Amino acid sequence: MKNSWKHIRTILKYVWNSSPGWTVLNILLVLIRGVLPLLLLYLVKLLVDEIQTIAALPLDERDFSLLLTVLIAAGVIFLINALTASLGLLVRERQSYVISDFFDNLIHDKTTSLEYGYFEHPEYQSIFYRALNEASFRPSRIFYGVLGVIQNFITILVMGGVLLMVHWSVSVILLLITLPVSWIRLRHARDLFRFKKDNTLLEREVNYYNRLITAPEFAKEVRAFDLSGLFRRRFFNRKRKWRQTQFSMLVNKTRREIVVQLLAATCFFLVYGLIAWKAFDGQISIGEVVLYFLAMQRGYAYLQEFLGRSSSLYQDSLFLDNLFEFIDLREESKAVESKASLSFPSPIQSGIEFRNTGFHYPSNNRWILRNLNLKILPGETIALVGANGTGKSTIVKLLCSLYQPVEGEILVDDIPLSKIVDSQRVANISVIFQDFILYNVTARENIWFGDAQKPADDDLIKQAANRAGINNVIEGFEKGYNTTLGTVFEGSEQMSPGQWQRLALARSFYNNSQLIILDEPTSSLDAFSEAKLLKYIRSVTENRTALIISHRLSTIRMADRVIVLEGEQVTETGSYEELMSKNGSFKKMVDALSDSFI
Ligand SMILES: Nc1ncnc2c1ncn2[C@@H]1O[C@H](COP(=O)(O)OP(=O)(O)OP(=O)(O)O)[C@@H](O)[C@H]1O
Repeated sequence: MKNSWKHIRTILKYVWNSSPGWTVLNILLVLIRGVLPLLLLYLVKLLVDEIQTIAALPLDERDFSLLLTVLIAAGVIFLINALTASLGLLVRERQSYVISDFFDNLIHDKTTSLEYGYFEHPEYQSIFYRALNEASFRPSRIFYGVLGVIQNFITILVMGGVLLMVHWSVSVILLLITLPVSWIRLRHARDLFRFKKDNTLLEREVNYYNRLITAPEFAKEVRAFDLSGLFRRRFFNRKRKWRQTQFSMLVNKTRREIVVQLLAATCFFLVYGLIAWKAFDGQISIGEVVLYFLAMQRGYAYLQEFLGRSSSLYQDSLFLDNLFEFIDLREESKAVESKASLSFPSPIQSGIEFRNTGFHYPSNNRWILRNLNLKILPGETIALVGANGTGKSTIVKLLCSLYQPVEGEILVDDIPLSKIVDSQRVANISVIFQDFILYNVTARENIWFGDAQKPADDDLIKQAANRAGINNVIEGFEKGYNTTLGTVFEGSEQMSPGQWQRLALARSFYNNSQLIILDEPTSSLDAFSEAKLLKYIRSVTENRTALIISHRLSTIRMADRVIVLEGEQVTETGSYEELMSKNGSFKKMVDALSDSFI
């Protein structure tokens, strides 16, 4: 509850600070719309009383001027009601943009500043999932929920005043019969929140199978293996389980509400009886009977609406907890970055070194690297080899500071990598990951993203594309470098995996970084393209330090030095020829496997 208020206050404060004018207008509309129902009821009472008075007079003595005034006033109020409703919608839409922008920014800020490790952790993926699910609509709903509750509250207050005139107990009864309903709804809101929080994994599974069935990136394989039936069954089984619990919660809530509504109907019956008795007794006019009846009926309806809105507001604020849970995630990188104040050595003098480095992923304590010692000299081209799962890509992640070593250090010219400011590190280390991104933007932008901090340089873009052997493909498209690539947008050109890989390489060549890291850069290339590309890679890495991870012998042969990774450590290092003459594990790997892959 305490958190709920905190979240509601945060939103209201932001809305007020960002658009005070629109907020004042919104509040004004709420106040007007809050009292309008009472004015309308009062006019109905006047109307009935006046018609009754006129009807009792002889025809020639009848004066319709008051009746006309009341009718005009009713028309004006009706008009104000309609106009304020339309204007309210407009103002709401305008303010919802402000709220949505605020939370989009908050989420984008957080997502981009979080440690990369969070993205590979299932528990945090559930937090992301919950937060992103709520962010799109809850904050705006909270703001309008608050306004709605205020509007209802004003109406109820004035209606309550009218009902006090019948008897003081009427307002109290009305309030008492609505309290159990509100308790039932608040309880349901809390239970639903708990259920959803405890079952995020199940909900994510439902969505995962839905994506496997519907998302384009899975369509090929799902058809090839005919998996759609299996995935649909899994989707529906989980969805059914999910729905059953939610539905049984709803059934319980409805059962309780029915009991309470029966109680409310009995009270209504008694109050209507009291009003009728007062009319027969001559204590109130027919107009007042109409007024009280309507006030009773509308008052109860507004009270229900008020409680419904209050419980929705409570529910929204509970769910907003998910968003704030995400926003409050600790930002390790910020802490590291705040200590990072050094520049990247330029040019690198003594090299990049892993010194007694140890690392395991945060999700478990299984060491991937332990007491790792390796040094990459400036200008060297290193081939990092090892069996699957020995930690080669993990070394790349550490070099990109996506993770920090658990033990030991990574040094650039004896400066710890963690002490080098982010922007300097990014400018000096360019990397193409094994699972690089296929950006569905133009070919030009695809390459420019390699150094997007500077304006795009078309000559350099073309040069990088040439070196990666993709220039001819791009120029073959009708719109050349302005061709949108991929399959997402209309008018795009799709390329083969090997062509995408060369484009990704062009991206890494575009950046004039000192260290270039290529994680399996030729895995999708045919032998002919690979041979050609290796020449280009050689020329690109000539004056740079390069770390290339590969299972292909042709790529490994090109390196100045080969480093073999095995059992958490470096076991062999030397030129290709040196290692082959050593008869160690590298030679065994080469001999045991085919003539082109290790
Ligand atoms: N996010 C992660 N969380 C936990 N363990 C991970 C994570 N990523 C990788 N691993 C584990 O770390 C080990 C090393 O993985 P890595 O991807 O570095 O291997 P690799 O040598 O690059 O393999 P390959 O040759 O197949 O690309 C593997 O056993 C893998 O299971």
